[in-house]
Amino acid sequence: MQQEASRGPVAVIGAGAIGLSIASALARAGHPITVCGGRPFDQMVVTDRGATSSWPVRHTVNPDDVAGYDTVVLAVKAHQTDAVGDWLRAVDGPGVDVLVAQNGVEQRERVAPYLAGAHVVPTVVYLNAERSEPGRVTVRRVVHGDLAVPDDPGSRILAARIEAGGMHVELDADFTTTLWNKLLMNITANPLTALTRRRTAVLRDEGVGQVALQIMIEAVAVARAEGARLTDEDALADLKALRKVPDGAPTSMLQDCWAGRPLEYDALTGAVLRAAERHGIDAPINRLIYSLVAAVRPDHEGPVSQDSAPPRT
Ligand SMILES: NC(=O)C1=CN([C@@H]2O[C@H](COP(=O)(O)OP(=O)(O)OC[C@H]3O[C@@H](n4cnc5c(N)ncnc54)[C@H](OP(=O)(O)O)[C@@H]3O)[C@@H](O)[C@H]2O)C=CC1
Ligand SMILES: CC(C)(CO)C(=O)C(=O)O
Repeated sequence: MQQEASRGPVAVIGAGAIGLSIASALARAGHPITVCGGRPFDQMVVTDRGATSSWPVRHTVNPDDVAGYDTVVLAVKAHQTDAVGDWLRAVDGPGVDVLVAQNGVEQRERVAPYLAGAHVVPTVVYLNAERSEPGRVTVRRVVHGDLAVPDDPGSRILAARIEAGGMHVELDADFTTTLWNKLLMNITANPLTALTRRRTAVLRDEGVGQVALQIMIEAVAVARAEGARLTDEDALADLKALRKVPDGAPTSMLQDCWAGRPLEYDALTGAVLRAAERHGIDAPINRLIYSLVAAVRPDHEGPVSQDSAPPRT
């Protein structure tokens, strides 16, 4: 079913900020895009590197329509995976690649049980993206590259398709390390922006930066027990990278606070706690962050300060 040169249609389950960012590369490479469920729209409009492009999309509400697709992008929030279970169960079996563009380290365990043998491509997403309305997304380059996937044959084909649309996909021989290194960023930037209701630049504050470092250093011990080759130096490098994120960039979790949506903390901090438990490692700082983020409530009455204001569009 897979042919490297194929420009077959791609199904996107979770056509939000990241789903459409990746879909835009595939559309640019010539793949027709089908949007599976969610709020309907017939054009995706993506602003990337200062240029705005649009492509028509087909929107379907019928899970049977994903049968026959050999490329699927899954980019719902981790806690929304079960809600798209009917779509995942309708995906064909071996020969299909399902790119799982979700933060965290448990993409395979989370998604494979829904699939009938399709190949899961867990993906590290370095992009920052923001959705202003259904179908309309702005992409920013914030840390490292664009995307990273494990270096295996199925992932290579998918990576080549995305690269053909101008988005870089790192083929990674030590993906466990890469997944955990990205998780270090997400267990700091995401909860700390949600708790303070400030964009990623909040990490430049001395005190907040110290908290971030302690969260990450505690998680490095857990990551190492899971086989990731990380040290405290990597935590420091991650903090430096996050401190350079452009001023306007809100984390995905801060965007969920603004929009009044449930927060994706269990796939991030929760994953650290589950792994810590497996290895008998105490992780009190991450436990504390987990409890605090679980208690965060949306901005019912709008942003609390100028700095936390979502962009006006
Ligand atoms: N945004 C970012 O900058 C980054 C995000 N990530 C990760 O990428 C993943 C996706 O995040 P992001 O793109 O921000 O999330 P968004 O909230 O922007 O997008 C999620 C999409 O899923 C759709 N969806 C939710 N439930 C369903 C359903 N039952 N059926 C069909 N569609 C559904 C939503 O549709 P609708 O709106 O219609 O409900 C929405 O389009 C997350 O794991 C996140 O951590 C990683 C790096 C950066
Ligand atoms: C790296 C970062 C913080 C970029 O926005 C991210 O992954 C997220 O927002 O979820």
